[in-house]
Amino acid sequence: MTEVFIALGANLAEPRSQLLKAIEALQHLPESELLSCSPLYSSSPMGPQDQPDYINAVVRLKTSLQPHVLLDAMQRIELEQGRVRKDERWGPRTLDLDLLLYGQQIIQDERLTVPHYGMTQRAFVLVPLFDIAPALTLPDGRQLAELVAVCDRSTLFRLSD
Ligand SMILES: CC1(C)Nc2nc(N)[nH]c(=O)c2N=C1O
Repeated sequence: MTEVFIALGANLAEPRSQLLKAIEALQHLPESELLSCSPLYSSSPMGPQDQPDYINAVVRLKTSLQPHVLLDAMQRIELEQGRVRKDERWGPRTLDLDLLLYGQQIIQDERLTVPHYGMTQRAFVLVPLFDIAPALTLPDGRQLAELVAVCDRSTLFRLSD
């Protein structure tokens, strides 16, 4: 089994319930066990500002699904919750599931980049990740605590415990 971290984000169609529904779906993934879930956060959009605020969270899973099988399952959950992949880069979305970390593996292919390419610059990922894995070391050796200490969390508001 491998410990993985998945970031959730939504800003359309009742984002909070989108996230709660996605967390429920992740709890029922085969060969997997949901170990913990961060609080939910509200955050102003990174990128184009003409879209609603996001709700974000991070979950920790233990799984024996291989990376691309896990990715397929995550994309199926997105589609089942109505995600329509528009060509607008960084546009609003009903649900986004991003595979942040797959153990300490580094994966780079046409479908998958792990660790997630933007995670170290995104407070809406770093802060909830730190809530559930404060002692985490990234595959490149950086300490999550050091990244969180310098990130700008001014646009992040904790919604739940
Ligand atoms: C459009 C972009 C980059 N901005 C975001 N901004 C925030 N605050 N949260 C997100 O989950 C998010 N996701 C995205 O994909």
